[in-house]
Amino acid sequence: MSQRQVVHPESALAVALRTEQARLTRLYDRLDAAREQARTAFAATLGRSEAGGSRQARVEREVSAGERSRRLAQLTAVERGLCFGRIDETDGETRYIGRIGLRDADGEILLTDWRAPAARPFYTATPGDPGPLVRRRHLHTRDRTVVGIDDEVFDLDRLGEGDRRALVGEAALLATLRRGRTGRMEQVVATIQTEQDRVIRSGLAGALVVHGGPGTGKTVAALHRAAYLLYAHRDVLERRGVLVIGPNTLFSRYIGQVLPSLGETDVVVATLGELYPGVRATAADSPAAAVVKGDARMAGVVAAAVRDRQRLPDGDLEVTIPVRTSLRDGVEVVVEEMTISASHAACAAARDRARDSGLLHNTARRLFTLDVLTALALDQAAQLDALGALTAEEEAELEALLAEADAGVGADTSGDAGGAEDDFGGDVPTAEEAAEEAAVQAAEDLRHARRVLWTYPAVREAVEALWPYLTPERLIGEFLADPAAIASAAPHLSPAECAALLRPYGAPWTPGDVPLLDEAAELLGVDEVEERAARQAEAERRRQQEAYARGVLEFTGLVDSGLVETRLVEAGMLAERHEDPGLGTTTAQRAAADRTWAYGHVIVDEAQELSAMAWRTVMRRVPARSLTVVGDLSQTGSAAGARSWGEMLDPYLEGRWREERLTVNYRTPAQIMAVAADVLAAVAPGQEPPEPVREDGEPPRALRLEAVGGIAGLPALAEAELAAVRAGLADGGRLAVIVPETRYAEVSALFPSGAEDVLDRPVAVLTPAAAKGLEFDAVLVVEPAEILARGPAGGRDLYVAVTRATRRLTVVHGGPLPEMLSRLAQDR
Ligand SMILES: Nc1ncnc2c1ncn2[C@@H]1O[C@H](COP(=O)(O)OP(=O)(O)OP(=O)(O)O)[C@@H](O)[C@H]1O
Repeated sequence: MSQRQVVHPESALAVALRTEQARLTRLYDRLDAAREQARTAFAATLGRSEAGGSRQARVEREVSAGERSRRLAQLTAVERGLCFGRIDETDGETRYIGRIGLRDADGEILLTDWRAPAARPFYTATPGDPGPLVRRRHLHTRDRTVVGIDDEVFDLDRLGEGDRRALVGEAALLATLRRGRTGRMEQVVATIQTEQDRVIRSGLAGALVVHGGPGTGKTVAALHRAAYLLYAHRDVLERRGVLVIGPNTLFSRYIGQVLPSLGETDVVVATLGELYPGVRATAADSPAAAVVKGDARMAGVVAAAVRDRQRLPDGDLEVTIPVRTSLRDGVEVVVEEMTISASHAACAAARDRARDSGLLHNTARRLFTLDVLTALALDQAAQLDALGALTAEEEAELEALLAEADAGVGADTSGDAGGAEDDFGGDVPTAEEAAEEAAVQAAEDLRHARRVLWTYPAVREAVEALWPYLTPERLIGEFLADPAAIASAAPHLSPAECAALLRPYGAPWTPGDVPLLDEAAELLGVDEVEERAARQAEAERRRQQEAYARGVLEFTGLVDSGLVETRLVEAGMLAERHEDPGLGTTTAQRAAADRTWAYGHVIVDEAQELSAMAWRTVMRRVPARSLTVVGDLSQTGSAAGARSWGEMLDPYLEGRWREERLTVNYRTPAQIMAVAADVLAAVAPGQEPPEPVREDGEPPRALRLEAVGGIAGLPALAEAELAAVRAGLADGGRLAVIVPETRYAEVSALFPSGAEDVLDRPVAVLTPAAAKGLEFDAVLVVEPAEILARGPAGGRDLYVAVTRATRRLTVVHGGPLPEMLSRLAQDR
């Protein structure tokens, strides 16, 4: 393939560099001008941002401030590698390809966005099928300077027919791959390969499953696809947003830089543990708990847990309420009480009516409460009537007195609009009118009685105990802490499975809890009144905080500085947003805060890790079923994860999903991949490992633990490995020590841990699960036999561990080296 590279004579290269530098300078000038414009516009928005004003004005201000700050962020993020390519077409057209599109003052296109259809040949042209291209040029830049050029001239006559597995821009690709790792995903937009391009530009509608082995660029393709879809379908996706789900927070940070650098700032990146707003899953489940919580049967268990909270009293419901109170020394004391009751049958009827209403638990609760209060109020009235009942003579006397009074001044002073025209005219109401009036009065009395009853804590507690207002957090938190509740709601689970679910109330949430919370939220619904009260309390708290902050700033005199003023305006906007979530925050912000948000597209990376319950949660976020599912079944580490795509997806997609496969490994050099292939053959016979494109790197090796001084010797070994790998790199250079979960605490304690993010450290100690999706220049895999000991998932963990290195792989073992790693021993 080297004949495709054109070696420029010195002078020709110099000329080409000069030409491209002139173009690049022009592009950066244009970028600077665009930034300046955006900055001025943003400052102008802030200038007129006095907090307050009409809602309409606030919405407009928010929207334009949001748009302008986004534009500014986008223009800032594309600084590095703004332009990376050029194509020359057969019709004489020349285009420069870059992270965003730019035009000059006259509207002429200076730079074509990499996502535009016109840029596509840059990614798809191969020697066998160059399309409209005569030449593709990769521009290598450092800061704002062109430092190198790679040209491919598509001259079919010079290429043999066999040269089919063509890499796109091979020289540029290999140069990118050979760079040291920085802990952030490398910028690969310049060297996207044809099979990846197919994934990236696949249509928006429907579900696309992308599978491929480790290092095949699945994450790369998924992220570029997010950016591409937002570009190509902005109309739909700007409103509904795109959600990218990754396996862990490390991974989210790892990819966090990529989308802004591709010109996108409006994507929600979350782990499954973050999909439920307001909850952060910070703990991990045991494998046994993960399996049970991830089982699709848990949907039924959560439904049963909700029904179990709709209870009946053992016999009749009895509540003691005050009848008479008196003030003594300024304190109200109860001087007389009575016990009222609602019969068991009345409670059962109330429960049936509420359940049959089709309303969700928290809204059906109103019906139930009303019916039970009615029963209590009727009982109270009956008891009071009985207390005040008149003897026959007293009744006759009273009647006579009333008749006399009616004949005199007129009895009806109720002012009922539906009654006789002259209320004071002394007309005696007809029997029907009297009955109607009595009914109206009775209903009013009942309402009043219920209202009064509801003010008694004892009544509230009694009714609440039967049908409580439940947040998902309360339901699931209490459920998982209560063996009796688990046994009742999950009779079909084995005792061991029930035991795996159990944990203390208030224990931190796990990713496996999130689908349960989500399920519960679907069944519980929200009671607007309760929600509004909570929101108002929060808004009040913020107002007080802001007033306090303002007071402090004024007191210290800092408020005169423009910076502080800007901050205050922003603080004011933030407070307003909290009070009025409809204000113009970005789509991503609104979507991330709203559990019921329907995204326009969802991308799931490392999708093999999702349990059946997790898929239910994901599918709720994307009712249109427009999604990209990216993963590798041979890396499934979660015991609750996927064994086949059909098993997970068919319940929602009924087989209607299309597939793309990525086959080339860009990360792991061939020698390391040969070891990984042995592991794969042992743990997943019949599965094909991807084909490595890199031939460089050191032979992988195995070392005995004693030879390096035991576990305590790992830091020195890591230091030496890091030094070795850095010797061959211009910059960067990072190492991971991948240890079995059981060794994590022991090993990580040996390594200094500063305040910085684990990804910013030169050496990261990780479990295989945490290493998923990441890559390092050098990797130490510690005690592979212990990793394997986790059962079938252990084998896949080991496969993940040995495929993280881009240069050096060293396996350190105390016990015998597992058979599947025997190639390492031979290579030594
Ligand atoms: N077209 C490309 N040009 C340059 N580098 C690439 C390209 N495709 C992939 N890479 C690089 O290869 C490495 C692996 O890519 P990525 O992490 O996307 O793989 P993956 O399939 O998600 O792997 P895994 O399954 O192990 O998580 C990354 O360093 C990535 O930058």
